[in-house]
Amino acid sequence: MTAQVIDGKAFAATMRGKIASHVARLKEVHHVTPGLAVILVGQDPASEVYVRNKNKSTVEVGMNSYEHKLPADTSEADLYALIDQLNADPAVHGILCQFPVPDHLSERDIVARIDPAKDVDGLHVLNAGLLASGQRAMVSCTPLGCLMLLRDQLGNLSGKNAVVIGRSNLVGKPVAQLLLRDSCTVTIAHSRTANIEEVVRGADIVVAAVGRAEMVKGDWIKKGAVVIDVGINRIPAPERGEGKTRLVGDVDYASAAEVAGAITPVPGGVGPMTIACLLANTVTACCRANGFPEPEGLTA
Ligand SMILES: NC(=O)C1=CN([C@@H]2O[C@H](COP(=O)(O)OP(=O)(O)OC[C@H]3O[C@@H](n4cnc5c(N)ncnc54)[C@H](OP(=O)(O)O)[C@@H]3O)[C@@H](O)[C@H]2O)C=CC1
Ligand SMILES: Nc1nc(=O)c2c([nH]1)NC[C@@H]1CN(c3ccc(C(=O)N[C@@H](CCC(=O)O)C(=O)O)cc3)C=[N+]21
Repeated sequence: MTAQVIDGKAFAATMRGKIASHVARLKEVHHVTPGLAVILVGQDPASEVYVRNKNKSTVEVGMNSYEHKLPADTSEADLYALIDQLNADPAVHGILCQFPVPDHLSERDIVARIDPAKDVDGLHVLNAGLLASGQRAMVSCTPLGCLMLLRDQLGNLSGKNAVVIGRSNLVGKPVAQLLLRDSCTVTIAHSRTANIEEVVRGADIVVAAVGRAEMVKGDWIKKGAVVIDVGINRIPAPERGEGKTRLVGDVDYASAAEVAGAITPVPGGVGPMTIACLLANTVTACCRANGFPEPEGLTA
């Protein structure tokens, strides 16, 4: 069996098209342009690539993009002053601070400083709590993207056995919450999980968000399962020339694709969905801030 490839890149492109028409309507009818502010502290090369992609996509769908690049030695006070200013700015509907940040700054405190209504990353405790208690929240972009791909693939998720590998606040936990809300039977595996391969073998749905290149092997996967690979790992690729690298996921794609029913590739799977969902969350935040009806099909 060779798995169907879940084309996140194409799905995300369709989504960006829908977002662009929502944005055009907001401009035409209400004279409001959704705005996204992205903060980058320091010069992590990977983060710079993501931030550049985010800005490009934001502008392409007709929204305003505000990029704030701060030096690595930015003080907590200066960063908070910027966040306070963005919180108060009516032209800014979404705020994202790219992680990781330098060690002298606290991710938890940064997130707490962002107005929950503008927290398009869904990381504020208020949004995490709303999601966990089944209420309307801002949902983290990557988990939202995973859910959309799964619903598109399977239709109804009710009663499926789902195993989420990873328990971060950014990915693992909110993915598990969303799957639970769709009535999956959810298991969260992590670095202390005993017999993880056995646990994963019971899954109709596997979501891997570990950060370990190609850890999940084909013989961990139940025949026909749907595999969502969140991992983004850069590994050496000497076959492409000296010093070259390539991106791989947390799943060993070649062996998993032989048993899975469907699988997301890396790149071209979850990554582009994350960016599309970030734009979607910004439109949603803009509509909520202004009391406009919620855009359809952009939230889960
Ligand atoms: N495609 C996209 O858009 C995005 C991709 N990513 C990628 O997804 C991956 C995960 O990101 P993130 O959640 O932020 O990472 P974190 O490092 O915050 O979390 C990783 C999780 O994996 C678990 N883990 C680590 N080693 C093992 C192991 N050997 N067996 C089982 N579980 C293990 C950890 O367990 P424990 O808690 O016990 O330590 C932890 O819960 C990364 O590759 C990241 O680059 C992230 C965000 C967006
Ligand atoms: N506050 C915060 N929120 C995040 O959501 C967040 C973050 N910090 N820090 C880093 C991770 C990682 N992340 C990705 C986004 C897009 C791609 C993406 O577009 N990937 C493309 C390929 C990109 C490439 O070629 O490098 C793909 O998979 O096809 C990947 C990873 C968001 N993250």
